[in-house]
Amino acid sequence: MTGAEARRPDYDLIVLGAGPAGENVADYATQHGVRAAIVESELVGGECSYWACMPSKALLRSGHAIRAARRLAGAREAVGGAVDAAAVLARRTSFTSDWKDDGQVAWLDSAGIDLIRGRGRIAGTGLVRVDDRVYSARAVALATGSVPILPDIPGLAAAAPWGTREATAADHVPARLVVIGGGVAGVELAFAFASLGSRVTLLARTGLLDREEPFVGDHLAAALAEEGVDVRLGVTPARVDRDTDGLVTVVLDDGTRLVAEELLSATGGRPNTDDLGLESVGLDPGAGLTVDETMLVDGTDWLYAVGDVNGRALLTHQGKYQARAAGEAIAARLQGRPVADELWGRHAASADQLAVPRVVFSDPEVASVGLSEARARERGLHVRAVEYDLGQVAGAALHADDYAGRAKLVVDEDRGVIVGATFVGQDVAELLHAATIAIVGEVTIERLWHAVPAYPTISEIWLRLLETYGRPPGRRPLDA
Ligand SMILES: Cc1cc2nc3c(=O)[nH]c(=O)nc-3n(C[C@H](O)[C@H](O)[C@H](O)COP(=O)(O)OP(=O)(O)OC[C@H]3O[C@@H](n4cnc5c(N)ncnc54)[C@H](O)[C@@H]3O)c2cc1C
Ligand SMILES: NC(=O)c1ccc[n+]([C@@H]2O[C@H](COP(=O)([O-])OP(=O)(O)OC[C@H]3O[C@@H](n4cnc5c(N)ncnc54)[C@H](O)[C@@H]3O)[C@@H](O)[C@H]2O)c1
Repeated sequence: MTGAEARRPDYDLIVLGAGPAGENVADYATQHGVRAAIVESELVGGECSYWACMPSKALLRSGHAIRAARRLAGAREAVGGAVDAAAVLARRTSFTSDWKDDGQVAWLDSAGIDLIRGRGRIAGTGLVRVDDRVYSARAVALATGSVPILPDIPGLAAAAPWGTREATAADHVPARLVVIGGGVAGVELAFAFASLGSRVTLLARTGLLDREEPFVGDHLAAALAEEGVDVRLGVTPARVDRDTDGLVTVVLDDGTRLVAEELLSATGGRPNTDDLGLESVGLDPGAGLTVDETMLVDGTDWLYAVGDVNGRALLTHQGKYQARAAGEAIAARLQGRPVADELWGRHAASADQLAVPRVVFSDPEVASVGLSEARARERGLHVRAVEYDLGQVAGAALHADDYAGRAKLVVDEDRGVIVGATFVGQDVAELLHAATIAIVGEVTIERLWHAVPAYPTISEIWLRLLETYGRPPGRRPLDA
């Protein structure tokens, strides 16, 4: 063996974490001939497949279908009784493959990616320790996700609350459930458990989803109340206790006492940089990881951070998008090819800054992309916003009796393009991609008037919003 061969690293790329982000970094690099291994300490597929996106959506879907039928004269008469909770839990379990990862392991194998089971830790530049073995690689990508934040409420930790894992993997429906957190997870799981038969109380210290347009929280609070959820805004738990019978008591800051069989803490997550050995390469684990547009960690030329762990956008689709950019950038750098990391370049995750699509699978759904009006103004953009009542659109009125919803566009007046869009209403999630394309493509308002929505679809909201905005003067036909 020559000296050069002896020094050949074990892999070109080692990825820590086989969630959606990690799988995609490895896949996109491997497609370019990179030799990759992925280290996973739990299940290949990550949080999304087993304890987040998939099971939570499965818990929600049956209740949505029943409510959709109940909104239609002629259909509502055919729908009697409540959701069959046991059947919903069983359907949820099938979507998690019963918390087994054989299918995803087979996919890794078919993609030519080696799987190393165990907990990975950086052990120096290009080195990863798993148990007592150290592997070497030319590049390493951290894709270790995020971990829930448990608020510092007296008695909470000792009361063993559910986190989102326990809620999405529940094997029973508690008679009463208190949810702490008015964010996406709190709202979705409050809907899910209410439609499964729990008496749910939702506690939010401010409003619901308060980083979105203000009308979003109003619509959700009304719909949750209609579903029987006791929504309490502007409250904070002061103390939590679980008694010997297993009942949980939550005392609010105004002195109110709530008693329930279970308590769910859904108060956000933080990047999972715990015990990753970052200090071994001079990085401060407490400082978080800052990355460039190719997900390369600042101050390094070999370490990448992709998905929730970099804190840019804690969503599966955005982590996978970053992973496509990073996987191809890693391959290009290792193979000495140019890297296109300019705005909207092949190897840059530019949409993270400008067009992150977000869907809350509540009922009504909330679908938004880009900037809210408030965020756009904070960024110093000169914007004008228009809103419209979705219930006034013919397609929506046909879709559900008494359809309730609202939509909003935020327009950058200097460039004449949309920078944000929000839709609230039944089945609006599928409207969102049109808005994402308009923002990413920087389609001008003038040109959007030529994108004709079919009649009578809910997409006619686009025409109504454009009419509310007003048609720009444009060019006279003979100038064309
Ligand atoms: C209740 C809930 C519902 C959600 N619903 C949606 C949704 O509908 N749509 C959406 O887009 N997003 C949703 N999300 C967010 C989504 O789950 C995350 O954004 C996504 O899972 C992040 O992917 P990731 O690959 O970065 O991390 P993860 O999916 O968390 O994967 C990280 C992997 O790394 C492994 N790991 C960690 N440390 C190590 C280590 N040291 N060595 C080896 N392996 C390690 C973990 O075991 C895990 O498998 C939801 C989140 C929650 C909590
Ligand atoms: N459909 C989806 O895409 C989806 C669904 C669920 C979760 N997620 C993602 O999973 C992650 C976790 O979701 P989440 O809803 O937990 O996070 P979040 O950040 O959206 O919401 C956290 C909520 O908890 C509240 N909170 C925080 N600390 C609190 C405290 N001490 N007391 C009371 N309230 C407190 C916040 O005010 C906020 O309303 C997010 O990144 C989210 O984007 C996505």
